Formats: sequence, C-alpha cells, structure tokens
Amino acid sequence: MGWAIPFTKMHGLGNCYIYLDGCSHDLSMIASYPQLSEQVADPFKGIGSDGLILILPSTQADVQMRIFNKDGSEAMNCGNGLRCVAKYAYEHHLVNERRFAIETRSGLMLAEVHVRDGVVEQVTIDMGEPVLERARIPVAGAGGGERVIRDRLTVSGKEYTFTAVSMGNPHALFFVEDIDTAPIHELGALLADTHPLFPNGANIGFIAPISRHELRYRVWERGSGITQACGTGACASVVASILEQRLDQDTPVTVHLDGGDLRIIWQSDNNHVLMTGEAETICEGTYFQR
Ligand SMILES: N[C@@H](CCC[C@H](N)C(=O)O)C(=O)O
Repeated sequence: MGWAIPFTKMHGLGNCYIYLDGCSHDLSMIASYPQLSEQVADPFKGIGSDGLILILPSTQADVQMRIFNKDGSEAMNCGNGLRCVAKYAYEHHLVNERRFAIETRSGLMLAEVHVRDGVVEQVTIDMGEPVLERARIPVAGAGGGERVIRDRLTVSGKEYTFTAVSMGNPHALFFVEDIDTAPIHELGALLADTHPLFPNGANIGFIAPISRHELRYRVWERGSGITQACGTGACASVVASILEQRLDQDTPVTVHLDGGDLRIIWQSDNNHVLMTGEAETICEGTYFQR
C-alpha cells in the first residue's frame, strides 16, 4: 500500500541528504530505510541527494541521527549531517537549549548552535576523539594496535602512501601537491567499497596542504561516490595532517572543500576534534511511495 511522508532536504556545504523527522512523524510504514535511501537519492525518480538521514528520539541523548548512504549502506557517523540535524532540531523545537547531545551509531556528539533571529547560522559539533589504531579503523595488516601513518599501497602498478583515521567512520587520506590532478576517480572507485585493505570500506580523501592552518580537501565517499563535502573527512584530514607533522594540534585549521569551508581544531587537552560550519535548509515537501 502507498504512503506519504513529509521530508526536508538540507545540505552542509553541498553534502545534501533527505531528512525525515521521526520525532514528530510516524515512520513505521517504511519497510526498508536502505531501499528508501536509494530511492530518494535518485535525481530522476526520487528527490536527489547523497542519501537519507533520520532524526529520531533517543534514550541516551536529546535526539538520534541515523545516516544511510546513496547505495543504502548505513554509516556510523556524518559530520555534515550532524550540523543539519542540530539546525533542524533547534529550529523545530525538538530541543530547548543551544547546546545538546546527538546520538549516533559511533557514540554521543555534542552540538552547539549559533543563532541569529531564531535561525541557526553555524553549528559547532564536538566530534569526540579520533580512532587511530589499525584494527579499530579498521585497516587490514599486522600490528593492530599501531597507527596507520604513511602506509604504502600499490594500485595498478603505482605506489601511494596514505594515513588512516576513524572519526567513527573510516577515512584513508592521501597527500597531493595539486588537488585538481588528485587521482580521486581512480583510487576512489577501487578503494572505497570493496578493497581488502579496508574490511569495512573507507572514505577516500585527498589533501593538498596550503599552510600551517589551511588545507584543501576532496573526497570520494564510501557508499555515495564524490560529494561536495564530508564533515568527518574534514576532521580526519586535519588529524592526518597533524599525525604527519604538517599541522599542529590546538591550531584552528580552515578546510576548503568543494562546497565551502569548515573550521576544525584537534584539542590536546581532551583529545577531541571540534568542527564548525554552516547548515542549510533547501526545501520541504512530501515524498510519495506508490
Ligand atoms: N558525508 C558524511 C559522511 C557520510 C558517511 C560516509 N559516506 C561513510 O560511509 O562513512 C560526513 O559529512 O561526514
């Protein structure tokens, strides 16, 4: 039987998702979130997006976020999604304070909304501690407790080095001199979803350093392909740069993504990574399932 559900389309620096509010609406008629994510993401027969995000009640936090990639796979975390969920939750009175907690599959994230005239313009998310141990990211290979810094990898006869970081979800980061010639299509397609080096897949990021407080970053996301921006990836790019001693902890870094800028800092006192940036509402509507 068919059904209809209100949706909001939002983006964080062009990384756009269809948001369903399960705090205000009954979502029980949806048989499969993975299938719905593939359907709504389709730009021709659906709405067009990088995937689907659910805003749900939580027993541990103020609200809960679940994120599904374009291919229907469920991810553990989403930085741009967290900023949009925070904006939605505040503007729709799902929360009463400007600081609140959001439950994700990778733990609780603390959000702070920056509001002007009742509208959330910027959001800061405390993304917690990066995970650096090989086995926990995970990256295949010996030395499960060791960090993955400048590991070698050969693809189609070419040798690369990468550093790996998890921000609740896995990221492999490659440093390049020129972001415009980074092998994003070649490496992204081969490594993100099915390569044995990354047992759970990985988001494949490219970093072109600019200065000790600025870098350029592009990404091929696991489950979605090239996107305009990735919040967890921007955090991982700063952590990887610090691990490779190209940047310093406690120094705010501007990450330039295809869709705009994020400000990231990795704090040494509590080991947490903070991300600040915009979140935007594009439109609201009703999605019909026939
Ligand atoms: N775009 C997101 C990350 C979404 C999930 C990712 N593709 C994964 O599978 O881990 C972000 O802003 O962090």
